[in-house]
Amino acid sequence: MPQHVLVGTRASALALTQTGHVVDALAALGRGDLTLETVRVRTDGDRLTGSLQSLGGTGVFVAALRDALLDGRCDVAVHSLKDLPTGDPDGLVLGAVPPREDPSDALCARDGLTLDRLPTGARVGTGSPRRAAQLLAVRPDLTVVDIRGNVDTRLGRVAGSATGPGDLDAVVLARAGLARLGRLEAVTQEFTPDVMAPAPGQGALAVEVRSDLPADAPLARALRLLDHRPTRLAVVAERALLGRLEAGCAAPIGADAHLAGDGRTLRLDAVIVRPDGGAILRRGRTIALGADGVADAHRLGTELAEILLDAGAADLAFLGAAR
Ligand SMILES: NCc1[nH]cc(CCC(=O)O)c1CC(=O)O
Repeated sequence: MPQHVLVGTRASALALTQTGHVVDALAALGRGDLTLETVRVRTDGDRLTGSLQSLGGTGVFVAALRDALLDGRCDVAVHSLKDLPTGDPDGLVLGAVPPREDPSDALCARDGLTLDRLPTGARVGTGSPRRAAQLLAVRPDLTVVDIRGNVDTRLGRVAGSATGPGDLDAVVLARAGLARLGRLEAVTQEFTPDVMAPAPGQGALAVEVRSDLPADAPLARALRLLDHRPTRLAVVAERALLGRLEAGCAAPIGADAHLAGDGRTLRLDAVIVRPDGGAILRRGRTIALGADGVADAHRLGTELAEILLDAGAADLAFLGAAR
């Protein structure tokens, strides 16, 4: 008998697409030993309409899926990795981190405009303090408008869109989400990390399972094959940085890690921006990877966070909290 596995997902178009990729990959890797069924879980983040900040950040998207996993309504939960709060929840483990998409942010503007061509005072939509601060660092004249909603709703707010009110000149979205939804045609500029550093974990998926999953179960074997070591090491470093800074996904912090030196070293670059964009702190660090790469990646993130704290990161973050 093949192992039958319930895969929990949010019901947004992006979540369903992401979960579809994971289900297909697990089915292929499990060969005949796994059958998979998708289960939709409604989260507070989908149900309530206040600003993301007022709901307590993107953790609201994750909590309901984790509850479903813990009480057995599903056996696997697929999340956008950047939405996971730092810190490991009791009873759950990160079973696999599949290969990452391009983590960059993208501008989707009316009339093909780029950031430097938007008119003075242009209205740009984002719910992310990290994106807002980095936009204002380059273009202090812009009016940043707090928006949320799924990718289609946000794209519909750009002037000239056929599907929405068109009250904004542009929005900023993760390129990865647009790619997965087949909406890359809306992108008018892809940001390099020196202009807009992505959120820790952006572009990666997290496949969570209960920690008591037996190592010899077909699901456990398929997860080990799905796991992509370069992506896992990068996101462990990025999230360890965020954890040491005691910050969440709403913090104006960008981080970008990648393997270098033929996979023997890990490089982490991080940016902390004052929420008004008026001050930026950038630091980077590279380490050699030893026998336990995950532990090394974690140490890299923690050490770079400490370098940033020594350079005054808490003052920038405090200004954010005081705003
Ligand atoms: N917070 C919402 C969210 N979570 C993950 C993605 C995009 C896909 C990804 O980063 O993997 C998005 C939308 C966005 O930021 O544009």
